[in-house]
Amino acid sequence: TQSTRPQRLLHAVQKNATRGDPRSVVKAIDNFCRQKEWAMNVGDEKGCILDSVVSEVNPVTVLELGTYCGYSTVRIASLLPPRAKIITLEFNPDYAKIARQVIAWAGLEDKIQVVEGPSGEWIPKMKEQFGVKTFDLVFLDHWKDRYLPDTKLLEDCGLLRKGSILLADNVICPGTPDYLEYVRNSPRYKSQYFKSHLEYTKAEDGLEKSVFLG
Ligand SMILES: O=C(NC/C=C/[C@H]1O[C@@H](n2cnc(C(F)(F)F)c2)[C@H](O)[C@@H]1O)c1cc([N+](=O)[O-])cc(O)c1O
Ligand SMILES: [Mg+2]
Repeated sequence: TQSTRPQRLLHAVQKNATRGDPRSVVKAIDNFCRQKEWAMNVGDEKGCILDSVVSEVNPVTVLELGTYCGYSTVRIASLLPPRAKIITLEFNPDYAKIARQVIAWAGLEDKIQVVEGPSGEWIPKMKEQFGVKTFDLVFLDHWKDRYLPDTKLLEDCGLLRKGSILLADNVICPGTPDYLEYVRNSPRYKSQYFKSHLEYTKAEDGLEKSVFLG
């Protein structure tokens, strides 16, 4: 039976990356997506912006919405301090299965918890299920029409504190207009756009970094 693109991406990691070396996993995926098949990872150009924000925030608790194959999960986790943890939500069980193997190849299982299911269900359970108080950093990279409702849900569930950082992928391409309008006009956020390019292409895209003001 025909393999899927995430399966071929995983095989490229297992073939070309060194076990336990997260940076080689990131490099193997970027090479696969440049040379073989495009895939919707944040990519190396926007990935450098992600790295700089993670390093600046130095988060202890991270939430990622949209694991896909685990590229940004590995990228973020490789920069976290020792006791820090990332919870990453993935709706599609097939993608979650691939992501767990990519994360294992990188040797980052201890820092990452992949949770399967819809954000609408899991966000309200974060405190009771995972002992989370608030998130220091949230990386939004899931369905673009869910960025705004899930941000409001995070606010309503008390999962953001003064200074929590939201970092959103694809605010230009494919675009998240309602989310962008909200974080740029709400008095509860201080927002900043980092101009870049859509992964592995010359099209414009960028990340929006928004600080929750409480
Ligand atoms: O559509 C894009 N991304 C959608 C990404 C969607 C991914 O997020 C998961 N998810 C859904 N809900 C949840 C949660 F968290 F709620 F549980 C997690 C989906 O199963 C999928 O793996 C995209 C598209 C392009 N592009 O160029 O078309 C470029 C990109 O960088 C993109 O991210
Ligand atoms: Mg994306």
